This record gives sequence, C-alpha cells and structure tokens, in this order.
Amino acid sequence: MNADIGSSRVSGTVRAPPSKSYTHRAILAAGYGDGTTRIERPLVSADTRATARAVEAFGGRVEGIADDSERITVEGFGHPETPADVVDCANSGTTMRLVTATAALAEGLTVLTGDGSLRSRPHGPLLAAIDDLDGRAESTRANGQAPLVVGGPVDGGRVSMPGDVSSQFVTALLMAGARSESGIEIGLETELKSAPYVEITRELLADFGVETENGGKGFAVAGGQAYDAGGEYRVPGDFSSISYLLAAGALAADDELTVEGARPSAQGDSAIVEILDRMGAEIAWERDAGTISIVRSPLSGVEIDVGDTPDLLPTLAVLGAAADGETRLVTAEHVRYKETDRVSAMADELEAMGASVTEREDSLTIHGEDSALQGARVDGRGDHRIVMALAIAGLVADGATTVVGAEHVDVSFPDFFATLADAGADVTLD
Ligand SMILES: O=C(O)C1=C[C@@H](OP(=O)(O)O)[C@@H](O)[C@H](O)C1
Ligand SMILES: C=C(OP(=O)(O)O)C(=O)O
Repeated sequence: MNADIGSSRVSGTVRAPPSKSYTHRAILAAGYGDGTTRIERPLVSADTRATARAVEAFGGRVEGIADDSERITVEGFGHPETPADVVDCANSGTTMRLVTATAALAEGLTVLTGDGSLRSRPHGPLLAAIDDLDGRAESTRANGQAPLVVGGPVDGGRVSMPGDVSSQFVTALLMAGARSESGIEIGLETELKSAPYVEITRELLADFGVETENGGKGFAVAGGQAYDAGGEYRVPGDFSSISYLLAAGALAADDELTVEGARPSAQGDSAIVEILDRMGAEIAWERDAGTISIVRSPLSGVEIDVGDTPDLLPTLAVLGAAADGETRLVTAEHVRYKETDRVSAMADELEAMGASVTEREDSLTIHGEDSALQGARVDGRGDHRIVMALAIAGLVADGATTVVGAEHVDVSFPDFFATLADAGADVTLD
C-alpha cells in the first residue's frame, strides 16, 4: 500500500496510541503470572500480537487482542510449557529477545523465527548468555540470527554481555530471571545503549511486584519471584509515536496541535519534548493532564545524542532537514540494528527528497541550510518508523510525496494515517 501525502497543515487535538514497549512487557509479565491480569488500553498492533501469540504458545491465554480493544485479558502460564509449534515473532525484535529468555526456562526446545527483517537482526549476545547459564541456545545458521532453537531449564546464575547491541537482552534476562530458581546477575562489558528501556522494564516489573537492581555496571534480579499486578495494569501513551505527531505540529501546525495521552513514564523518548524546545519550537507539556501542545515554529539545527533514544532518529532526521543549520545525530550505531539500517535508510530517502546529509558509521548529519524538501516517491523500507518519518517530511515538502509500504505502520501505530488525516493532513492511501 502507498501513502500519498500532499503539502498540508494540521491542527486540533489528536490522541497518542498506547506504548508498544509497555504493552509487550505487560503481556509477557502477565504470562509469567499464575492468575488473570486485565491490561487496560493496550497497544493492539502487529508486534504486540506477536508477543500474545508467544504467551499462548507457552501455555497462557490472551483474550481481546484480535480486535481493536480497550482491554485484553491474560491468563498466565506461570512456568512456560514447551510450545507445540514454532513461535513466529513476525517483525518484532522485542518479542524475539524477550521470549528467547522465556524459552530458556522451559524443559524442552522452542524454535523461534520471524520475517526477513527479524531474521537478519543480532541475537548472539543473548544466545551466549543462555549458553553460559547452562541452557541451550543456538542460531540455526550459527550467525547469531534467527531461526533460533532455545531450551532449558536454566536455574539462574551470573552472565556477562556487551551492552551496545540491544538493551532487550537485559530486559529478557531480568524478566525470565525472576522466574528462575536462583535469579540472574548481568554484568555489562560495554556501555549500555538504549538504557531507558531497561528502566521501563524495571518500572513495569515493580508494578507486577518483581524487584530488580540496577548496580551501575549491571543488573540483578532474585529468583523465585511471583508476577502479580493485582489483576489490572494500565498502559501509558507511546512517546516514540508521539514524536511523529509533535514533528507534524512543529513543521505543519496551522494554529496549534495538541497531543493527548502523554503522561510521564520511564520512556526515554519523552526527550522529544526537550529536543523540540531546544530546536526552537513553541511547545508546552502539561504533565498532570498528559497533554502536549505545539505551535509551528522556525527550527534550528542542534546536536543530539541518540544513544538512549534510537527510535527517535528517523523523526529527528526529518526535523533536521526542515531546520535551519546543521543537525548532528550522534551515538547512532545501534540504530543500524533495527527493522532496517535506519541511519542509511533515512540518509538515502531524505536525499531523494532533496536533503543534504552526511552519513558516518556512528552518526548522521543533516545540513538544513542546504536542504529544500521536494515531494518524491520514497521507500519506507518495510519499516514502520521510516514510513511514518517520511510521511511527516511529505507534509512540508514542495509537491506530492508517495511513501511506499504504508501498511507497515501496523507494527506500532495502526491508526497513524487516520490520525494525521483527522488533524487535517492531505493523506490518501491506495
Ligand atoms: O525494549 C524495548 O521495548 C525496545 C528497546 C529498543 O531496542 P534496543 O534495546 O535493541 O536498542 C528500541 O529500539 C525498541 O524499539 C524497543
Ligand atoms: C526497533 C523497534 O522495535 P523492535 O526492536 O521490537 O523490533 C521499533 O519499534 O522501532
């Protein structure tokens, strides 16, 4: 499916979708529980459906995720049983990493696979950690990539792993470690990238009554802990998704755009508010009300370290292309390990729209002063974040933009185009 975007303005009030990261964790945490948990306002999307499928494969039950529901109900599996079939994680890295550690608690072997993108992403450090814990974890092609074959039962112990590939390895071991016999201690050999995502995990686990420790150079979780959220868990709004809405407001608000569903949480991507402020946007966050209002403003280029916030890179690259001066996105190497290599994808597609960029292994610089965005036919690379970022660029480009692969927004923000259209953007899907 293609999205045709005309140069247009947005205004009014839009609602942020629920958080993908919290929804994944809530479904799996409820799965590790013994009772029933109602998850209120979950994100129902392709990625969270993959986690729900995995929880069912391990013996849990998930109701309500098939429809666009305000609530899903999870009956936990407690201790995972060996799945009767291959677990398909589709396009979702979070699912594959988190569920790999679940599989290491089961007695038998679990086979995990996914789509072409997921089968090209790195899982090696997590497999090595499970191996060190006396589990069995193999990549069928011996290259650290899926399909994976994983089994246990792992009792717990101490592991050491790099921190600069994916924080999801730490999340996976903390979540599973609480259900192991003796707990898991994780030492980090290199600086942790995407660190706020581990804090999201720790915040959510605390809400499920599971204690974890952040020891500075590593993390620890005691074994034998019970997952229990007291029957109900409420998911906050998603700041990665909010970043596209705020970028639309900063670049194309007619009057003012207000985003609802933006209460504070552990999400590192809420840094988008401070970054837009630093770029010169007129932006106000009413934290108690959970609303952010933004007015179209001239933006200036800034330097942004995306080490903690890799998912913001596509949005920030678009803002940089529309800003005056240079925008440098640094500490970006791990952004290459996502659904696509997002550093190179954004460099190429923004160049196709008339932006001037310099790509390095660890950074992307956008030369706003030499960039005049023109409508073009651009490729969303089968990656939801590239699709959404390019659609926002289309709002301010001169002439019409076609984004190929519009259907991929289903991974994290199924209502993305409907939300933009409701705010007045000129969007047609065909
Ligand atoms: O744990 C999570 O929910 C996520 C962690 C991040 O990945 P890495 O830790 O692999 O950088 C982020 O990019 C991803 O979208 C979601
Ligand atoms: C990288 C992402 O997710 P995941 O790692 O779960 O595929 C994302 O949503 O941008």
